Amino acid sequence: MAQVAKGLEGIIASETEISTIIDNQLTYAGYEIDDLTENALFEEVMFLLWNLRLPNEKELEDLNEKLFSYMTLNPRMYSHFEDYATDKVHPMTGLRTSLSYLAHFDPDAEVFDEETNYERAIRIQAKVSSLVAAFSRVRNGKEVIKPKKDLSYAANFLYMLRGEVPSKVEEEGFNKALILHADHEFNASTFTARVAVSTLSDMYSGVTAAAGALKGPLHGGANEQVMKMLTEIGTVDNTDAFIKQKLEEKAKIMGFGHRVYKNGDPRAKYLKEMSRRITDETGQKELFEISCRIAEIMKEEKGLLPNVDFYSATVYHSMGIEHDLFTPIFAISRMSGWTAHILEQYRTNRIMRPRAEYTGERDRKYEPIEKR
Ligand SMILES: CC(=O)SCCNC(=O)CCNC(=O)[C@H](O)C(C)(C)COP(=O)(O)OP(=O)(O)OC[C@H]1O[C@@H](n2cnc3c(N)ncnc32)[C@H](O)[C@@H]1OP(=O)(O)O
Ligand SMILES: O=C([O-])CC(=O)C(=O)O
Repeated sequence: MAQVAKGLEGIIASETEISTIIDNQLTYAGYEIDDLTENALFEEVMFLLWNLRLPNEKELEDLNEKLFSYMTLNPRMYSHFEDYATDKVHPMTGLRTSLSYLAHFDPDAEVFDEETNYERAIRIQAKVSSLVAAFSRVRNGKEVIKPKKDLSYAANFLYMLRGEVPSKVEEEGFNKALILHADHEFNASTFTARVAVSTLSDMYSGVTAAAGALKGPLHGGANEQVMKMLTEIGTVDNTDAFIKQKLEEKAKIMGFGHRVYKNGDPRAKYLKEMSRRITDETGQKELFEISCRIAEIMKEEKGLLPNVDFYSATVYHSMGIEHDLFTPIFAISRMSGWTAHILEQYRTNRIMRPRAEYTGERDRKYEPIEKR
């Protein structure tokens, strides 16, 4: 019997130059995430992931121009949002549909040369934030807000979502969150994107498949579940009993554990500090205290540490963002990684087609239906 790597653990499925984890530190094209989080704009990180180098001033200016010009959506998308609202679909379900629908409005949808694919990555990155913001506004009966020129990508999303230009502090915090979530080697959604386009299918197919994979609670969907858990717990005093009960039931505690990081997720420290600050500023200190108590219990009981999804939940909540938008926001950031990996897959492609160890029945013969 062949050795089966359940969940593909430890399997090196392909090569990549985009990101990796070295000594528990996440790096994008050789830059440590700490360096980028403290210094960069998310727009620079997008460029870095796509080009494997940082942009110069002119290149960044050009990228900003393009992002802004592509942010406006075809109004036919809006009627879609009304349907999502009527059908009460989860925003991740809506986003998955919309990412596929974006292809209808791409004049070069069936052109696949490198230059057009690169342009398409910018186009999709620009539109994904407008999609999430517009869907939220439509379902809340508010008018859709067009992007504002000269706002950063982070500020423009918050502006389109809430109708007010965010404060500098909020913009900086959100920019950091976008950088921290941008890429992560062969995580499940990125790998899904690469598998989809390894058939030489188009970029819209890749990102739609990736969004479907991100939605699951074992991956990007965990951030919304974290907030659900914190809301259910309600007070610090309830925390121990709640978590211990869940662990006795062998339930997974959302926001903890990781396939690769066994000594802690290097992104979590930034989100923890942001969570501490913002919950304090918005008078929601207890949410942070509950989070810290859960982290203590999980470390003591299971030796597990928070991952990127744990503290991001309280950060987004304290920014007044609806809980079911947390995973779509993750998708806005991860779009940069998905599209970078899709471009890399095209450059180095071989169709992804592993084998399976067959454990089913053998040597059966067809029986006529009346004999079964
Ligand atoms: C952006 C991201 O995708 S980050 C991850 C977001 N997902 C979550 O936060 C969901 C909760 N976490 C998990 O489900 C897992 O830790 C994953 C999916 C992240 C990683 O899964 P795997 O690498 O397959 O780890 P696996 O599930 O085998 O866990 C190993 C052991 O730790 C336990 N464990 C892992 N995570 C948790 C958790 N969050 N709560 C309780 N126990 C856990 C498992 O039950 C298992 O115990 P066992 O050996 O007694 O059966
Ligand atoms: O890498 C993973 O398995 C999950 C993760 O942390 C991410 O996608 O950011």
